Amino acid sequence: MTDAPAIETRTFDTEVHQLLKLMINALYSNREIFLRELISNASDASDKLRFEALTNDALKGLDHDLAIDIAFDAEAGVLTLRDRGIGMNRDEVIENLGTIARSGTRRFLESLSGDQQKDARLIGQFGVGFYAAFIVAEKVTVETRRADEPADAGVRWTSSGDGEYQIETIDRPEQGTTITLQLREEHRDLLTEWQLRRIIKHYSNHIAFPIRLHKPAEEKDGEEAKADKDSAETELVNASQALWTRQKSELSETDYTEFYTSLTGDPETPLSWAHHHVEGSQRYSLLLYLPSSAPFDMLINRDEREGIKLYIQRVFIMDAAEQVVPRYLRFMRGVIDSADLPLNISREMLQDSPLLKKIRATVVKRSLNLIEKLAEQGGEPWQKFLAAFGSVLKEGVIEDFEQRERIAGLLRFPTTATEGDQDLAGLDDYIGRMNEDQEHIWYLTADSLKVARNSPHLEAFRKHNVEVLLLTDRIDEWLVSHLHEYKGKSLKSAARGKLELGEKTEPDEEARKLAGRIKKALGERIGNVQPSERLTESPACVVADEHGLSPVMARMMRQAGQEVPEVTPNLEINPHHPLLSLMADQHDENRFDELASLLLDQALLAEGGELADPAAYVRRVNQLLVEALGGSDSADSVKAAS
Ligand SMILES: Nc1ncnc2c1ncn2[C@@H]1O[C@H](COP(=O)(O)OP(=O)(O)OP(=O)(O)O)[C@@H](O)[C@H]1O
Repeated sequence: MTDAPAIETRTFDTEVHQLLKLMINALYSNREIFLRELISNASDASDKLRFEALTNDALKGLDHDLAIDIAFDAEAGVLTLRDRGIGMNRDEVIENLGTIARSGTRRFLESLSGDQQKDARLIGQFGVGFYAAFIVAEKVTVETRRADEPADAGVRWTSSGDGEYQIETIDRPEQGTTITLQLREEHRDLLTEWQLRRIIKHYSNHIAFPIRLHKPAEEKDGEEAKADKDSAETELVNASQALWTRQKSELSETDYTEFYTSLTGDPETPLSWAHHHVEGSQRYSLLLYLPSSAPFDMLINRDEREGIKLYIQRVFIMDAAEQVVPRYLRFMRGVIDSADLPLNISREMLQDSPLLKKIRATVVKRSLNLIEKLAEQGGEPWQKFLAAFGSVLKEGVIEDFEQRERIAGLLRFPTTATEGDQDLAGLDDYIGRMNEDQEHIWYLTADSLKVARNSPHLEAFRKHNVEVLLLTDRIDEWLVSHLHEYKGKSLKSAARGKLELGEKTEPDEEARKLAGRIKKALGERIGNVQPSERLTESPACVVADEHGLSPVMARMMRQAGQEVPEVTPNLEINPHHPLLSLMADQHDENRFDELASLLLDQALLAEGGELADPAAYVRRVNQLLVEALGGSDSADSVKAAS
């Protein structure tokens, strides 16, 4: 026991203060979630006791008959929740109920926008934990004792949520935690059996410990109540059995969706799920869910995976998402319950466990099965999946060599044969539409779909009726640098190297000479200049080397703050374009140089690139405009004005 003063007053961390204020405002209309949060904490505390009892002799025997008891007194406006879980000692109370202990909560606070409606949705999805009690309560009292400490090491914590709390040491014979809420007047309507039963069933039906609602003696009928005021009855409200251990045939769709919500806090229905009991040399149960929208932090927290809970013989051990799902499946949620892993397994041991490796392989297989099934069914759920997780799944092509082709088959892209950005095609669709003599799967990367669709690189493809995938996701450049082949067809960029479409025509001498002049005019700014086989309408386009860094990739790397060597693109010209014909007749070399610069700048702009000297480009265009509009001593006047 510590020598603490009888009652000590302490202040909350400023962040707690901020969270409390925000939450009470934002969640006013969603007040019922406070009970879900408190029940979830009680359940976690009971899980922890079971887990610690495996190795701590002082706790043996205390891990039986764990239950969560809820009682209320409508007249006094009081609601109590009691668990027989692990409890907290004084330091833990200060740490857990006076600061923001979880880094996730801090990050969450930082991500709030200030827009009350949006924030309320986020807060609801995130789960605000213990502090949710203050949505409905004007005063909260927590009495707790850590299960392995003596009866006189109990702690009482009291606060009105207004910036400070009181803490004192008390005697508490029973282990675990009792939370007493003094409800604000306007929330006392929650204090009826009917309301509480409804809320518990709605949010916490699948908590694996019994939740007992104590009926106040006064609510019984007339005489009987008077005679027996003290003996309150209790009612078991929830299903209270670990859902994943039950047989599929016993479970309804509602059971699965409700369990998903109690597991994740996500109020939306999951897209689909898979439930298996694996028998044989190793036995385990597996329940996997595919959510319908991305949790707010999924894309930021690439490396902190959570959401697959590992149980061993129904004892919660840890969140094992990092061990059982690869990064590209980090949106999967669920539970694994193994009958064969040792109960005292540590995180490190788990990492190397061959048993867990097998489970991981099954999780990957089953998750991809779920996604494939969704793809086959198509429609809105599949569209939702693609919108939420399509980009994340692409990481799989890069990271998981074994499943590369399978994952690639699930990806969808806009193409030149589809319209808008919702109409997407898979690689199998593409192959099904390939021309008879077509060898490659063609793609074009660009910063946006609009730039891609208008790219001069597509002109020849249109002419020869060859479909091109339009890749505009940030990750697509990496994707194609790993996916060289799909089902025996190689992937090839429409904007790189030589193009072999249709019959090859040798460029004439004139065209070669013109290309040579342009190269001379542009000097170091450009690699090769060649007559093009790609262009039918545009005068010129830039082309990357077959194996060099593409301009899109170079731009992305630069935006990410990486050092990127200067990429000098090649230029292809369309000798049949009137501009090029006129240039060929231009004998004033200065003027020719200016036109060559314009040609290059236009080609760069057309593929979404940036100009090294935009002001020079504008000056040249203005000069031409003045001439075209019949201005007199054009060149000089424009030069003077700019
Ligand atoms: N009934 C309880 N018994 C024991 N410890 C508790 C109890 N309630 C809360 N705690 C402790 O307080 C901490 C903070 O609780 P809070 O609900 O704010 O966040 P959390 O439970 O960690 O996160 P989440 O709500 O997302 O599960 C918990 O991690 C736990 O250590």
